[in-house]
Amino acid sequence: MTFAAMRSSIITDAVPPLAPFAVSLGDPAGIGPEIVAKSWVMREARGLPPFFAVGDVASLRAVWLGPVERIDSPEEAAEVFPRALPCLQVADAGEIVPGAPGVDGARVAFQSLEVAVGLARSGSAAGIVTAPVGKEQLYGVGFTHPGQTEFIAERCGVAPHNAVMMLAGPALKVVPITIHIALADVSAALTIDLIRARALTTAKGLQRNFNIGRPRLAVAGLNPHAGENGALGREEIEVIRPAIEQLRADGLDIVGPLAADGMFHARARETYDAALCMYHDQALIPIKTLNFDEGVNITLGLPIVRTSPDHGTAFGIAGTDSANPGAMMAALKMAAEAARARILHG
Ligand SMILES: NC(=O)C1=CN([C@@H]2O[C@H](COP(=O)(O)OP(=O)(O)OC[C@H]3O[C@@H](n4cnc5c(N)ncnc54)[C@H](O)[C@@H]3O)[C@@H](O)[C@H]2O)C=CC1
Ligand SMILES: NCC(=O)COP(=O)(O)O
Repeated sequence: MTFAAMRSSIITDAVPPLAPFAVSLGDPAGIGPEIVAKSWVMREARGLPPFFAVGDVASLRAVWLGPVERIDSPEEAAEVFPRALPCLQVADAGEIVPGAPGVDGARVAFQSLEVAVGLARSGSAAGIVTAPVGKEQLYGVGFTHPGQTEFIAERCGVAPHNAVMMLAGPALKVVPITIHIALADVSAALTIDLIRARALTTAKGLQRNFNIGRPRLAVAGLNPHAGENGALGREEIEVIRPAIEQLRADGLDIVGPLAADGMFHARARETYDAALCMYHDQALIPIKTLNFDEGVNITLGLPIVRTSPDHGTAFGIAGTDSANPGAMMAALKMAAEAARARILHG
């Protein structure tokens, strides 16, 4: 048994059974329903925690012939889970055509997210695992947040800068400091306060959810070669370095700004627990390259546990039975580990 497996089994044995997790099905025309159903099939083989789907039961039946049972309340989920995939019906998404997203489906995705968050907040679910939504589709039905991360944070009463998106896989953990904004807006959005808030939440989140006692953080620069002492950009000098110096004075184990192109190779990754990156793709390209089928999006800084697979709706393959459930299963496992770690360590 590896050390990680031993630690996980010690934690599992030491805490009472968790309530089932609420899994919002995301866009019904995406691969969410398929990967949730495939995860249920693998529940025993992969040691997944109990869970129930939240969405339109028809979206599961559109892509899967296995057993699904509609439930009326989360309390029914634990009893149903061993024999069928429980699904809390939220609304009717109309005609579901995998790969062809529409307005009704986006509305159900929105409502499913809202319901699932409410269940986690009330303690009726051990946490929330979100299947992918189509951002464009959600924006079209009045979703005003950049992503699910900010929506969930608001519902939990957490300010957006204190809710941290971390993408975590076996080889790497990354945090984008700025998230869903245009690349042209990144420089203006980077402030000392934002970097500090993200780094402090990241350090606390690594302790709370991953049992890492003294997390080591590495911070990327924004510009090529981390700005080359101002010759290739001044963000490192004016914003990133001062933020790091303040964080070090706060007691964090933190290095940077590092040249981003050289900080993700195997030897470099051994020197830190999480990499803080300045923009979305700087963080997500390395993690998705290394761990696409087991990468998890976990939101740090929330009073509830929230995870998600690292990928999107994959509309292009929806309904073809070719979606890999690996990242969804990893998200379920990580949610359970985080919930147990929180019970043990507060
Ligand atoms: N957490 C979320 O809700 C996320 C939602 N999205 C949304 O997803 C939509 C599509 O985004 P894309 O950039 O195309 O990313 P994507 O992750 O949906 O697809 C990228 C590529 O990976 C493949 N792929 C993704 N997941 C897979 C799986 N489980 N098994 C096999 N192949 C898989 C797709 O077929 C495609 O070739 C967008 O509307 C975006 O807003 C994107 C990322 C995360
Ligand atoms: N690219 C990551 C992503 O889109 C996830 O966003 P969120 O909806 O989980 O906030």
